[in-house]
Amino acid sequence: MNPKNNNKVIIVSNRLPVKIERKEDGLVISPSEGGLATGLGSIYNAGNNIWVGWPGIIPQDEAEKAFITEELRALNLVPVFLTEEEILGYYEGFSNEVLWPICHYSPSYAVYDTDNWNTYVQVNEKFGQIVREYIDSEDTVWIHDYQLMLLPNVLRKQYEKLSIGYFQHIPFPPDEVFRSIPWRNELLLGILGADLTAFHTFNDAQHFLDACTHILNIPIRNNYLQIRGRSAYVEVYPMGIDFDKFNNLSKDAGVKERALEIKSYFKQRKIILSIDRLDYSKGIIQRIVAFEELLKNYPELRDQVVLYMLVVPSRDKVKQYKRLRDEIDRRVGNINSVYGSTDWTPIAYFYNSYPVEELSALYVAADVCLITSIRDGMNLVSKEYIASKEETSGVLVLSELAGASKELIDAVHVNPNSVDQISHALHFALHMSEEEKLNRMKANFDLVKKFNIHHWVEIFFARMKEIKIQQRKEFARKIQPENNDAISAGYHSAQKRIFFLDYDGTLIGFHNEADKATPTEEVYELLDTLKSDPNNTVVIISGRPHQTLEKWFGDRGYTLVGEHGVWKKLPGEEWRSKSNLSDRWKPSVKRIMNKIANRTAGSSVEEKEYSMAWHYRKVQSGLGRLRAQELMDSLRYLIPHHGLQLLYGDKVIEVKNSEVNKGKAASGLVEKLQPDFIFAMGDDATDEDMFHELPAEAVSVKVGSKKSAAKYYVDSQQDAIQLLHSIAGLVQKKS
Ligand SMILES: Nc1ncnc2c1ncn2[C@@H]1O[C@H](COP(=O)(O)OP(=O)(O)O[C@H]2O[C@H](CO)[C@@H](O)[C@H](O)[C@H]2O)[C@@H](O)[C@H]1O
Ligand SMILES: O=P(O)(O)OC[C@H](O)CO
Repeated sequence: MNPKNNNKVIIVSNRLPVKIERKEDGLVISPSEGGLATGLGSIYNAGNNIWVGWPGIIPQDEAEKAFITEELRALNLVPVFLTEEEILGYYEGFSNEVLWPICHYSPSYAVYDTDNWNTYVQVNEKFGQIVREYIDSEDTVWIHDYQLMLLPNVLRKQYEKLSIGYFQHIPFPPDEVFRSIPWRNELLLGILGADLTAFHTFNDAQHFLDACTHILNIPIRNNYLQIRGRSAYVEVYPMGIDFDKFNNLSKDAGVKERALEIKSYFKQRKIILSIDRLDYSKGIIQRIVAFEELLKNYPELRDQVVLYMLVVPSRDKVKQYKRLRDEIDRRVGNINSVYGSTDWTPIAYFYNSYPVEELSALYVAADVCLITSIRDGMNLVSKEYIASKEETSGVLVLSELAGASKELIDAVHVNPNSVDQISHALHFALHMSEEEKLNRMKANFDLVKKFNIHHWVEIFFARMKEIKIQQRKEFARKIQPENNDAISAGYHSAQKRIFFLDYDGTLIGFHNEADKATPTEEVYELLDTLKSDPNNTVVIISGRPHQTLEKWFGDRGYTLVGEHGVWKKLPGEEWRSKSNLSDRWKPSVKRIMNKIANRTAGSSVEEKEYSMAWHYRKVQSGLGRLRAQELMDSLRYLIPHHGLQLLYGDKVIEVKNSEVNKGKAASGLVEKLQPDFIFAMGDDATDEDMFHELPAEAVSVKVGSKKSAAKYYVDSQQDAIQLLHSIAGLVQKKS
């Protein structure tokens, strides 16, 4: 394993895909059977690829640590050792007492503790430190699950262009539930360090995007958003299982024999099977209650069915899990004592981890597989059951609140919060005709076969590659030091220069109150420096009313262009407006805008001489976008009749005469002054007219990496100011 080797894949997850157990004769390392481990096995075992994660054991001493590290190295695995304190705060505390309940829509189970949060931050950093020892900038890092939400950004801070993917195996809740976490901003920004973030279902992805826009206030565009000049994509990749493994096992002679043994042990009674980790999200209690309901409502089924309930031990140090275990014991005991007989135990309950061959035999033997999750990212058991039923019949009863229900639409769906529905569904499944069982199973079977774990891995990596190519194209437009040199050369060789500078979003950042976005001393100084060279013309070109520009810049000797070009003022002259513009359309547009403003708190209508704008910067996010859409739909029919243009800017909808725009205004000045160096910078849709119309040799710069006709871009408004500083530096050098 060569730590730094180009183009490798680094998988990172909380747990490594192996189990390490301390037995009497020493440590035993064996591969884990988990779906993820099998699916990614072909990747981390290849070439210099590696998998970084917690080995699940605390070494007794340095010698044991070294031994584990060496043993794992041979398997392409890199351990992140955690102390007892770290396990408590990061894993049991923050991951499983905050993120798990919140992401499973159970905020009442969340326990917020700042120390646990701090440990979560530290451990994510610790993972980052270890991953860094192996990273080369051409590598792809694929981070898995909620325990490592901060890691994408921990790595991004150091590696701007590294390919980073994040997959969340558990659900992502609606943004208002996620907002309950005091550190939600840090968590969202942590994930957004990834280039591709994926979830099992459309709802999860949508909730995550909503959280980014409603909590972080980052605008979203379909399935991606821009963060610090980088496009981050959010997509849906439902995870599959190792289909061949489960399908082949179900046809294995040993497994089939074991399945017959299980059947005969239960005296050919119908077997309802459930398999899950001990977890309140799996709806184990609901399932037990529903099974009792079945026995109550359909007494003829007593002695005819068995609920085979296998629960794998999990997180038993966390309070809720301990309680759940006791509750299961109590309820199972009750039912078995009330309904059971010497010959029949209604619920066969096992709290244990089984080898995959035994799971397979259970899938083959089971007449019904019952999944009652009250929330589940996907639920692999449901897919494993389907893959095991090619030769035997069975029915899958599946909670509609498990991600798998979005794909396995031919299962019998139930709402797990209704014990009636579950018990009726069980009755229905137990009496289903063979033909219906086959038809339902066949449709699900084909889907599980095609969308298997290998397919999942393939499409995820293919998408990562596409995104990198896309980002490279975007990065190529970002201003680099060598562009600065070219700008400097162009500047020095020119005799007459003109600078077109947009105001809001370019010279000044956005403010909730438009009037408060006043020019800073820094901006005045910059503009004055630029203007101090008599060969330079500084033009402030803005959508703002000319009165505002007059108030802020009237006496400073710049050229001013207001209302996108309706108004113009040359240094030392008076304001002049374009003649022959009609404003007859304004009353109708104003009426429509006022109507929307009246029912949208926080929005306002701005009337200028030849344009009208509806601002919604202070409207609750989501609602603002919805009303903007509604407003545009209402305005659309007026546009062609009056020769108007509809502009959708940053939290503003503006209507103006179409013959006026910044492009025409800028071209007019270029024609008049005949400069041999043109610089133009702006951030929104109205500046695009200017980028389009200026001559090809103009240096045009967009603020933000959105699609643009500008030659270059800078990431942010702060970077725009930095760029102006470097140009102002050229002036000082000259004088
Ligand atoms: N007693 C037992 N002995 C041995 N093996 C047992 C066992 N009980 C269960 N298993 C195995 O453990 C796995 C459990 O996977 P699940 O998807 O059902 O849930 P889990 O919550 O662990 O996974 C999280 O990740 C997966 C994958 O993304 C999501 O489907 C899920 O929603 C999310 O919570 C299955 O492969 C199953 O065979
Ligand atoms: O046992 P845990 O806590 O590592 O959880 C395993 C689950 O698959 C988490 O998604």
